[in-house]
Amino acid sequence: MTPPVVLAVAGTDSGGAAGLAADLATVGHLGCHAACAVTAVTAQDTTGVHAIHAVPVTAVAQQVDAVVGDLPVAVVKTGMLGTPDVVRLVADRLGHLPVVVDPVLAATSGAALGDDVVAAAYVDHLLPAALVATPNLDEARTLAGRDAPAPELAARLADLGCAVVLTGGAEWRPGALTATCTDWLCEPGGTATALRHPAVATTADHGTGCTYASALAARIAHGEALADAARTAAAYVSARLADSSGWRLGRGRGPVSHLSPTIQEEPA
Ligand SMILES: Nc1ncnc2c1ncn2[C@@H]1O[C@H](COP(=O)(O)OP(=O)(O)OP(=O)(O)O)[C@@H](O)[C@H]1O
Ligand SMILES: Cc1ncc(COP(=O)(O)O)c(N)n1
Repeated sequence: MTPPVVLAVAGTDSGGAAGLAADLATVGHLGCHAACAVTAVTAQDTTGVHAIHAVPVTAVAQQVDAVVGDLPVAVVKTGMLGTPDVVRLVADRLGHLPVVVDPVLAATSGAALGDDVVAAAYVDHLLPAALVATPNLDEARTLAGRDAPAPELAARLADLGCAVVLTGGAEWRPGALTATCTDWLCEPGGTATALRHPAVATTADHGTGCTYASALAARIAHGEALADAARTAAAYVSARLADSSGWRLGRGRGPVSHLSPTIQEEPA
């Protein structure tokens, strides 16, 4: 059967954990064809981001036009967009399609991948045109322009016109052997509901947010309703985190697994 097409508009991570590496692997694993438009090239590894080279907005536009002029894009997924011009470009040229926006403003390592002007462009242009946004707590605070409990932040951002899944990392209590992750889902005009799942104990979590948003985009491209797609995406990420939890790669926070689940199951 011909697979649905997901267009990932995002930056590269030379370490192969986050950005387009995560997007293309995840979308493919979940049964969609992944097309891509590169917005930035980063020199990055498990310890941090060492350099960022923005792709000129005209080159991003050419990639987007080539893809949508030829392929039946079902869903767009955005990651690091990097500049306000690229944020506006995505809203203008792709806003008529279902867009899953991961409003990437910082890396796990703390490095800035988008400044306040980029955040303002998300609020003014892309979030009102998006189907769903997947900020983490820090990104939600920046986009909302204030601090508040996670469900309130999710509702405030949803008032911009898109659904929101505010993703939460694992909350480990001292001495506890288990922990829970809580994501908050809110539709425009609604109140946030908690989506909870068990946390995986791991330090190999670089790329988790990109993997989550890509899995969400792939499930939506298959026609799954948003709340179901959010649960499926979280389950997918948990399985990937469990897969890489024993890995020892790099000197920093290691990559979440992007190995093909199918190939791994074959005998050695
Ligand atoms: N340790 C964990 N175990 C299971 N699920 C997790 C864990 N950490 C995060 N998740 C889940 O992964 C998804 C992405 O959330 P997260 O908050 O990590 O995004 P993020 O901060 O944008 O990630 P990144 O820092 O990679 O950009 C959410 O569904 C979240 O609940
Ligand atoms: C190119 C690119 N895009 C997105 C992220 C965010 O992912 P993470 O928060 O896991 O570092 C990243 N580090 N690099």
